[in-house]
Amino acid sequence: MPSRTMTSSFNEIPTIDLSQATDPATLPKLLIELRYALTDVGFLYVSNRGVPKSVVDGLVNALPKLFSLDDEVKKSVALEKSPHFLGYSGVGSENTGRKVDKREQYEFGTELTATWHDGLPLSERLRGPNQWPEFDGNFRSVVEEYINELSLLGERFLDLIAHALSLSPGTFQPSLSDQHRLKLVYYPEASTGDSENQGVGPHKDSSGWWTSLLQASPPEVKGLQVLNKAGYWVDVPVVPGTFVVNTGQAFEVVTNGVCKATTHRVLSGPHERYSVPFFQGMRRDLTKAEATGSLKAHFGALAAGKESDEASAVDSAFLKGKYDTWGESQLRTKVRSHRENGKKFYPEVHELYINDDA
Ligand SMILES: O=C(O)CCC(=O)C(=O)O
Ligand SMILES: [Fe+2]
Repeated sequence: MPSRTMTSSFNEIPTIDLSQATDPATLPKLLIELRYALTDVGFLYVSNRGVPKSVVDGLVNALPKLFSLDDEVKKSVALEKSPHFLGYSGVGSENTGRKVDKREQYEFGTELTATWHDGLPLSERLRGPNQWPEFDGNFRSVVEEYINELSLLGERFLDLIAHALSLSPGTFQPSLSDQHRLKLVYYPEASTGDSENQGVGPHKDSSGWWTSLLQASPPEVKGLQVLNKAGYWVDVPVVPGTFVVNTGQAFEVVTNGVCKATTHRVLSGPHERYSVPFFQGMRRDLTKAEATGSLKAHFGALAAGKESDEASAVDSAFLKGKYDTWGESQLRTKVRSHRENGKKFYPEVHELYINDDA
C-alpha cells in the first residue's frame, strides 16, 4: 500500500453499492470507494446489501409491537436476570460517558449455551442463551433469521474490506467470535423543554469488528450523528434500503489506527425512533499484541490520521491497551453500561471497571 497521510475531514457519509463487488467491471471502483470510507470516514452506507427484504421487513414490523408490550412481559426477560447481558432494559438503566441514555432495548445474541465455570476468564460468561419474550409466535425465528443473515453479510464484508486494504481474503476471519450481538432499540421522543436529549452518548463501538445498523424509522426521523475529524457532528440521515456500517474499536486496533472507530451518538428529538445495531463479534481471547502483531508491518507503513480531541477523549480501553484481551474490555464496557447487572454478576471486577476511566 502506498504511504499516505490523512488530513481531510468529511461532511457526509459515503455509500458503497455491494452489488458492484460481484462484477469485475465495477469492483476496482468499489474498492477505491471502500478504502476511502474505511480510512477517512469510518462510517458508510451499504446499499444492495444482499439480505432478503422479507428478513429486514419482518424485524422492522415487529418493533412497535415489541416495545408496546406490557411491563410485565418486558420484565419477564429483563437484562438484570442475565449474566450474559441479554434481555430487556428500560429507559434510564444504561449509561454512556457517565450520563444516562434515554432508550429502551432488547439485546440478543447468537444463540449459545452458557459454558462458563470457575477458572475460565470472566468474559466467557458473556456467552449464553437469549431470553425470548412471550410475543407473536414468529418473533424468535424473525430475530434468528436476521442474526443469521447479518452474520453471513459480516463475513462477506470482512473479505471485501481485506481486499480494499490490499490484504488476502480470509485475513480477518480467524479473529471472529462465536457470538455476535444484536440490539433492538427504541428512543422515545424528547419531551418539550427537555434539556437532556442523550439517546445514546458519544462512543466508539466496543462490541467488535463492525456494526451494521438498520435505521428502522422513516427518513424524517433524525437522531444519529458522527463526529468528523474537525470535531463537528455530521447527521447520518435514514436512507431506506441501506445499512449504516461503522468500524468498531477492535478494527482500529488491528489496523494500527489506520481505520479509526468513529465516534457517534444519538440525540432524541420530536419523533420516537427505532434502530437495530448488529455487532459483529471478535474472539474474546484475542490479545492486543496478537491483534496488532501480524499486520503491524502492513499498517505501520501508513500514517494513522488525526481525530478530534473530543474523539480521543472517548472511553476506549482496548485501544489504549489497558486490558489484555478483547473479552475483558468487552466485559468492562458491559459492566459500565449496565452497572446494576455488573454489580450483581461480576462483583469481583465491578468496582475496578466502573472507576477505571480509559
Ligand atoms: O441507534 C442508533 O442509531 C445507533 C446506536 C448505537 O450507536 C449503538 O447502540 O452503539
Ligand atoms: Fe454505536
